[in-house]
Amino acid sequence: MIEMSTPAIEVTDSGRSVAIFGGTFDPIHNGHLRSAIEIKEALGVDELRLLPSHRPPLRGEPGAESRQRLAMVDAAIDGVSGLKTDGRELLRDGPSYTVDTLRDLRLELGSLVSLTVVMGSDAFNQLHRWQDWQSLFSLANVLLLHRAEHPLAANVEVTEFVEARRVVEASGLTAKTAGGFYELGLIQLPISATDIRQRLASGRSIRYLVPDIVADYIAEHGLYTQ
Ligand SMILES: Nc1ncnc2c1ncn2[C@@H]1O[C@H](COP(=O)(O)OP(=O)(O)OP(=O)(O)O)[C@@H](O)[C@H]1O
Ligand SMILES: O=C(O)c1ccc[n+]([C@@H]2O[C@H](COP(=O)([O-])O)[C@@H](O)[C@H]2O)c1
Repeated sequence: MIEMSTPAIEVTDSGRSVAIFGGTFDPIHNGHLRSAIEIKEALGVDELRLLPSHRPPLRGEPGAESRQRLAMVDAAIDGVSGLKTDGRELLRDGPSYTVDTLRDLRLELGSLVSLTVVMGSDAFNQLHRWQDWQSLFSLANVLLLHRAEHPLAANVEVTEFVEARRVVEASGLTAKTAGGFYELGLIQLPISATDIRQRLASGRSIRYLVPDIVADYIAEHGLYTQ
């Protein structure tokens, strides 16, 4: 039997490409949103879906309820071409494992659509702790987004695994249905949800860190005040 070091990669023939950008989005901010636009343009995907995590597996309970985080994402991208919200993780109980989400997405999209999961370097550094992480690559491509404030420090097994799947250009990812890996360097806005929650808890303004409609939602619902 022939052993293969890289998985067999199908070349997409549907022409359709979708990327998902999952997060706790507690709350969504301009760092996420600006990156979402740039990712969409760099990959040339038909749509980029922002996917709020219902029960983030590797962190504590979010400050806002899932439906509130979803509502803020919805409001933030309303009318923006090519960006969509995907609320499917709110329909599942238990930890929101990405591998389950990808299986579900494959049921919706079929096997011929190019599907890419986007993750920042903070998330990537923890990839070895994700549920069944190797299977992510048989279901989707992975796009790593460098974040200046989170230098790359991935586990050795993960590093070797992705090295064997690396493509040289962003467009190389969307040419594949799954199994590819690409690193994207973006100029990012140094904004984090943690900082936003801290500002709100100490009564400071978050204006211009989030879209006005998100700031208004947070104020109306009295979120993150303690
Ligand atoms: N400023 C930013 N620019 C680009 N990507 C970001 C930025 N902030 C977070 N991300 C990425 O967005 C995804 C979701 O992040 P998340 O919802 O945890 O936001 P966060 O701001 O990092 O939140 P927290 O401070 O609560 O950890 C992750 O892949 C993360 O790396
Ligand atoms: O599948 C997993 O085991 C897993 C573990 C940690 C994080 N994730 C996903 O990674 C995304 C970013 O998570 P977070 O906690 O950085 O907001 C979000 O979509 C999570 O559901 C997924």
